[in-house]
Order: sequence, then structure tokens, then C-alpha cells
Amino acid sequence: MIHREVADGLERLWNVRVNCIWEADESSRHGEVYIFDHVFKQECTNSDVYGSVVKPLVDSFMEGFNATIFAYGQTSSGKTHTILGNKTDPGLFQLVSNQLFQHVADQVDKRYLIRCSYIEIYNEKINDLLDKSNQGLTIRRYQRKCAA
Ligand SMILES: Nc1ncnc2c1ncn2[C@@H]1O[C@H](COP(=O)(O)OP(=O)(O)OP(=O)(O)O)[C@@H](O)[C@H]1O
Repeated sequence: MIHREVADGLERLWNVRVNCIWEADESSRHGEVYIFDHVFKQECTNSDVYGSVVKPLVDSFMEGFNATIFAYGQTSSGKTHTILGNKTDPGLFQLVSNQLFQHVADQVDKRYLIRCSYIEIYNEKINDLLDKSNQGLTIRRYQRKCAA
């Protein structure tokens, strides 16, 4: 399936496969194929992103490995959408929290201490967002549920 991109009035058509993209228009593509770990088509949801690349990371995190998930990209590229999401398409923040706290709830013979911080680097400034967003409230609600 070919995907359409319009930027600065220019239309570009892209072929998208599991881990690569290349321009459909032979005359403008100069043979480049861009290869990534994974490429998500525009109809993919945050849940698709989570299932393919994030859930396995959280699984290994729960086994003691370090893991990092971060969104990086130009303005309006979808970082906030991917990390925070919305009611109909919850973001990675919500999906990872669900998995993390479900794991804790399933381990009846173990005690966990979970500390959470939530920062954004924007225009080279670090913003602590935990107390300023609904997502922070979500985390605190989970903490209360687990403590009960
Ligand atoms: N995968 C997606 N599906 C549907 N809408 C999306 C998707 N990604 C981004 N959008 C929409 O595109 C717009 C810009 O996305 P978003 O605010 O997430 O970008 P951003 O990278 O966080 O931008 P900024 O750096 O300016 O904060 C928003 O209206 C968002 O809802």
C-alpha cells in the first residue's frame, strides 16, 4: 500500500513495509531505502506500537534488565500522541503502566516499590510533568490501588 505525505505543498508517495520505507516515485527516490527496527503504517494504533516494540521491553525490565522508551522527533511528529494518547487510543504511558501494575498484582508473594518520574525535554528545558497532568494522576491512582 502506498502512503501519501504532503509537506510544504509537495506531495510524496511512500511504500511502507515492516521495517523500511522508500519513495514510490522512481524519478525522485534515487534508490534510497530507509531501514528501521520497525515502521508503523498510519492506520496503526498506539496499542500496535506497544505490542510490537514496547511490551517486550517491559517484560525484560520486569526480569531485571534496564529499558528505555522515549519519543524523539520534530514538532507535530506525534510524540505526545504516542506517549500520552487519548481515551480511544491510550498512549504508551497508560499501556506500560497497565502492564507494570498488572505484573505487580500477579506476584502475590513479592513486594515491589515503584518510583516514577515523568519529564519532558522541550526546547532544551527539562519539565517535570508528573504533577501537572492527568497521566500523573493515573499513576498515583495505581499506586493507591496496589498499596490497598
Ligand atoms: N499516530 C497518530 N494518529 C492520529 N493522530 C496523530 C498521530 N500522531 C500525531 N497525531 C496528531 O497530530 C498532531 C500533532 O501530534 P503531537 O502533538 O503528538 O506532536 P508532538 O510531536 O508531540 O509535537 P510537539 O513537539 O510540537 O509537542 C496532534 O493533533 C495529534 O493528535
